[in-house]
Amino acid sequence: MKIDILTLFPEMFVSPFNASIIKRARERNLIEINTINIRDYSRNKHHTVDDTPFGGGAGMVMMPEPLFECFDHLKEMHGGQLGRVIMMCPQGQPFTQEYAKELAREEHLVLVCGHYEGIDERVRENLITDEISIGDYVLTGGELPAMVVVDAVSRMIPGVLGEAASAEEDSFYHGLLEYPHYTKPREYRGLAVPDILLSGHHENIRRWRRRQSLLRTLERRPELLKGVELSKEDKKVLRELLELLQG
Ligand SMILES: NC(=O)c1ccc(NC2CCCC2)nc1
Repeated sequence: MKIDILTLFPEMFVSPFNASIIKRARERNLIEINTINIRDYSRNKHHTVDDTPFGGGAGMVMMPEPLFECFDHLKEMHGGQLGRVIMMCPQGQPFTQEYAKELAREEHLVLVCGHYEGIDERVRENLITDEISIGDYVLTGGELPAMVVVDAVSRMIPGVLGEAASAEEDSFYHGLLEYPHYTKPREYRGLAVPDILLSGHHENIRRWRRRQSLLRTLERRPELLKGVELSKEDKKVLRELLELLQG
């Protein structure tokens, strides 16, 4: 997959994409990430990219010209046709694991990072195919949300995570919250690891983990349960847990 990120602050993306899973995926050519400085496409002599809002009001708005010019150049480089062009903004569709899985099936993504008070509406109306929000809060720019989207989407690309299982087990991959994790030592400051995990009995461990996921989801995010495919065993466990919780 190729990801082009349009931003006024390309330097923000250097370290997040040069570490851990994303770094390894780039080295293995599973993903290619390019940052493009929107300012390079400003045609006026001062290279301005923002101006005061028509109709008054505080702050500055990003001008349409640099983004349209940049978009034309990207289209040229991709044989005249671009795929998904995603703008990060609080008004966008909530970003979810399902959305990440869908985007991971694309060959090419363009992420547009706004700054200041926002981007001229003519950009949204004419260049953007998807608007995505990573949560109901306002950030200084679209850069941090873009990093979140790149991370979550990259993990869904075959081969990036190595053992396919870890993508499978990602909590939101099955719609449930993840079970608790433990590692060495078996006891630390008097705090022990649940015996079941030391038993080597894989079926019992699977059951325990599923029960823990169901319990956590029931306690913390019960609304997620309606989107999950529940087995007969799951429903039995949930009935028991409900009795326990309702006491
Ligand atoms: N919740 C979010 O995903 C989000 C995205 C962008 C943003 N700020 C940007 C939007 C245009 C100018 C600043 N704030 C929040």
